[in-house]
Amino acid sequence: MKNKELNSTNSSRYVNHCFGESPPQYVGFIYSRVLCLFVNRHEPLQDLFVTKNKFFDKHPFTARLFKKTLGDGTLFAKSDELWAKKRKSLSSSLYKQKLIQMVETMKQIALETIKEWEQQGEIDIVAEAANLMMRNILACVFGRQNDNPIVKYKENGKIRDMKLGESVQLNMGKGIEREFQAHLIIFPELLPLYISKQDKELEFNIDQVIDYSRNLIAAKKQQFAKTGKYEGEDLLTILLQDEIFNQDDRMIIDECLTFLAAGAQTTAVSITNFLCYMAQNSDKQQKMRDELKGQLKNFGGDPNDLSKELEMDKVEDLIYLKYCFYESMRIEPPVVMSSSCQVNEDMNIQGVKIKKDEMIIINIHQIHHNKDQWIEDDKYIPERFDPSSKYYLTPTGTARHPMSFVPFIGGKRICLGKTFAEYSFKAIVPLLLNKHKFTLVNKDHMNNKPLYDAIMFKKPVIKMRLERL
Ligand code: HEM
Repeated sequence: MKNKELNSTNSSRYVNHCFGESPPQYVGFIYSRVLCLFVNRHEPLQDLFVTKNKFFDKHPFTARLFKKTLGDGTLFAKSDELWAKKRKSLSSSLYKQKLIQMVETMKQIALETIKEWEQQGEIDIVAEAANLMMRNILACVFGRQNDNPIVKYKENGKIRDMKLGESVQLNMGKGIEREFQAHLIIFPELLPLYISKQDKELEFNIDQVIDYSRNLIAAKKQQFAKTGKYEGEDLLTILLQDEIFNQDDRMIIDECLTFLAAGAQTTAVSITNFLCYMAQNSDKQQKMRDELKGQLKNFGGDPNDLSKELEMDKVEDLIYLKYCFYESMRIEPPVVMSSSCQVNEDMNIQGVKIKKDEMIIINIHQIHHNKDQWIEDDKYIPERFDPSSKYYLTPTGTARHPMSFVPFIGGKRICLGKTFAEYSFKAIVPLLLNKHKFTLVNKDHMNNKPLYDAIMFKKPVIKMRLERL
C-alpha cells in the first residue's frame, strides 16, 4: 500500500512492516507484559460490537497512561455503572437544541477564520485547521468568551505562555510518547509515577490546564451565588447543573478535557484531509460544489446568509458532501487504531480464544484498506458510499461487510461525538468553500500527500493556497 510505511503509530506501522498489505485477522505481540492482539479485519468486530458487545470493554492500560491528563474521563474508563450514567448525561448535553447552539458558535468562528486565512493567502492547513477546531471545541466546552485561553507551558526548563488548546494537544502527545518508554513497557506499574525530567514538565503543564479549568468553575459558581443562575450553553455550564456531575469539580474537568482531547484533533484531521483530497481530485470537487450550489441558495453569496441557511435539517441533504467526508475518514481514519480494549470474560471470537485480560487493539486503518472489501482501496472514491455505485460493493460484487467502515468504532463504546462531528463538518465546510478554492502548494502533494492522523507524534506540514472564486 502506497505511503503505508509512513503511517503514524509505531505499532500499526510494525504490523504492516511484518505482514504486508494483507495481514492476518489477528496479529499478537507481547506488550507491557500481556498479549496484545491487533484486529486487522472486520469479522471479529461483528462479535465485539454486536453479538458479544456486552463483554466488550476498555482495557485499563490506556486509562492508566492518561490518568493524569484526563483523570477518569469517559474515553478510556471501564464500562461500569458510573461510566454509563456519565455517558447518558454527556449525550443529553449534546442533544438536538444544545448541539444546534454549539454548531451556531462554530459557524461564527469559521466565518472569522476564513477571513484571516484569506489575508494570509497561503496557510499550513494542518496547523490552521487544528487551531480552528480547537477554538471551536473550546467555545463549546468553556464558552465563546473562553475560546482561546493562555496558560503557562514548561519545556526544557523554560516557562512560556501557550494557548491552552495547544498545551492540551502537546500533553496528549507526550502522554502517548510515554507508551514507548522502555521502563514503562516492562513495568507498567510505574505509569502513575512521573519521575523523569520530561515527566515532571508534563505534570507541570497538565496542572496549568487543570488550574485554568478549576478557576473557571470557581468563577461560574461565584456568579451563581450572586444571581441564582448559571449563564451559558457550554459543556462546563451544563455539567455544573447536572446531578451526576455537580458535586465533583474534578469529574467535570475530566469530561471537559476529554472533549478537547477527543474532539479537536479528530475533527481537524477530517477537515484537513478532506480539503487535500478535494484539491487532488478536481472532478470530485466539482461534483461536491455542484451539490452545494444546487442545495444551498446562498452558496457563493453572502457568507452570513449562507451560515443562516446551514441548519441541521438542511445539511442532511448534502449527500455527496457526506460521501466525501466518509471517504476522507476511510482512506485516512483520524483515529488509526483504538485504545486498549478487552473482553470481560474468556471467549472465542472468530476461532481464537481471547482471555479476559488480554489487550485488543482495533486496527482501523487496516480495516479500511482490506482488499477483499474495498475496490482500489488506495484511491479516493466517495462513490463507495453511494448505494447506486459499483464502488459500493466489494471487488467480487458482493455487499460490503457493515463493520468494514468503523471510523468511530462501534457498539456501546461508539464515539460519543459522532453526530457532533458529522453535523459540524457539514456546517463548516460550505462556509470555508463558499468564496474560496483550496489548492496544494507543493506539487508532490498532488499525488502523494503526507499521511495525517490525530494520534501521530510529529505532524506534517501541508501548505495550501486560497484562491478567491
Ligand atoms: C471526525 C471526528 C471524530 C472521530 C473520527 C472520532 C473517533 C472516535 C473513536 C475511534 C473513538 C474510540 C476511541 C478508542 O477507544 O480508542 C471515539 C471515542 C470518543 N469520542 Fe470521538 N471521534 C471524533 C469526534 C469526536 C468529537 C467531536 C467528540 C466530542 C465532542 C468526541 C468524543 C468522544 C468520546 C467522549 C469518546 C469516548 C466514548 C466512550 O467510550 O464512551 N469525538 N471517537
